[in-house]
Amino acid sequence: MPLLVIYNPVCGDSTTKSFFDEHVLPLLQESGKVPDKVVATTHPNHAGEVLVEFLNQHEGEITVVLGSGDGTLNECITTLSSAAFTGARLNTVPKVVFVLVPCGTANALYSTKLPPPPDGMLDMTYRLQSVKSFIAGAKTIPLTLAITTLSSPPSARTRPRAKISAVVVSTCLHASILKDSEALRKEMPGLERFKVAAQQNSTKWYNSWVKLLPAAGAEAVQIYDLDTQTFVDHPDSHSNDPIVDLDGPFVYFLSTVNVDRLEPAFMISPLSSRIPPTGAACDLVIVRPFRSPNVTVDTPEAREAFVPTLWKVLGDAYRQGSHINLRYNNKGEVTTEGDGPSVVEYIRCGGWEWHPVDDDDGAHFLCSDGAISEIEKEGRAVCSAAVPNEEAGFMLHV
Ligand SMILES: Nc1ncnc2c1ncn2[C@@H]1O[C@H](COP(=O)(O)OP(=O)(O)OP(=O)(O)O)[C@@H](O)[C@H]1O
Repeated sequence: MPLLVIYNPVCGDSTTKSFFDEHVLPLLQESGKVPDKVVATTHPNHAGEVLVEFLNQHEGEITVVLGSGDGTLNECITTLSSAAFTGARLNTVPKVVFVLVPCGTANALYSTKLPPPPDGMLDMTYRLQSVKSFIAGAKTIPLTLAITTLSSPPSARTRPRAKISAVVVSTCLHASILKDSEALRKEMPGLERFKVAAQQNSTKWYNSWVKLLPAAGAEAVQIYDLDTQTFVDHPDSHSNDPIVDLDGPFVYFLSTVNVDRLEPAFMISPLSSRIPPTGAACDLVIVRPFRSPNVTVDTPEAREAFVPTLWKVLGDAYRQGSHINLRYNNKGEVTTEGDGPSVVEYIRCGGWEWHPVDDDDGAHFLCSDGAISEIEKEGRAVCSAAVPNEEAGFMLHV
């Protein structure tokens, strides 16, 4: 099978080239897996360009050893999803098997599918697991894609833009963090830049209307039930009218596919691996402050007072994803006892719609695997999950 090696020399702490020269490329050579081409990316989107060119030059399924973070993987998937192929591939959808070498800052997909050891040591052996699976001809898994369409207002009569993600689509705090953390990348190359950006955005609330749609083949939208610790039908989703409407304000609205975490220890959607979906589905993690018995108005004081609750949720996501079991007691305190309302709404659905309220500028940002887009005024974002068929699409060696 044709073998392409691509690595991004500037992702993570910029040590990818030396890791490939010292470990990955020698290991492939020793194992008789001789790459047809090795490319270090020189600019954003270069990985996707190289991949399309390689596919046009080779037939059949190809394998790509990719040294990067989630952003470069996303560029590959996004470029391939809209590429125009030539020759034998004209009008076909290729099948690409990825072998990941985690070199980025967060490596969400890698650390979900190949969880780090309990001691947290992300050493060479850990980083070479997907390569070793490839060499051994071991397991591959299909990747679910989230396709988000950003629509202009109906009056604009312009084509919607589509964004493809293999990890996360978000609005609210997470999108604000990703937007603002990019400006901090140079001065803080590690994960701390996300924490600084989180502090900067901690009192923001976001106004939007949301619709939740059931997964294909499911009768209803599913919601995590804290009492039984299982998914149950959402109380507002019925077989005759399965669509659930939610109103804001929202503080957190984040949807994942394939992953249960966004960093090795930040397990924001833990049920993705604890109760894996059977088909294409998004796991949605939502925090709406008005679920707290203490919050009845949206004022600067109420936003400030809600910050500790938000930090508790995000802090517990770092404790094996235990935020999903938090409840409010009747005083509005956050606890794991009793039978009060859940702090987090953890939803499993086929897709969702986000209709930001016009005058709320912050609600118009959308993050798709780290890339930020702006939803136009009177526009909306519609996301749905899809799994490609066996002959096409993206696989991952694990
Ligand atoms: N030679 C290059 N110079 C500048 N940017 C590049 C180059 N090659 C790739 N890029 C860009 O680097 C960006 C960051 O890469 P990537 O997302 O893979 O790593 P990361 O952000 O460190 O990790 P993660 O996404 O896991 O947090 C990508 O958006 C990609 O377009």
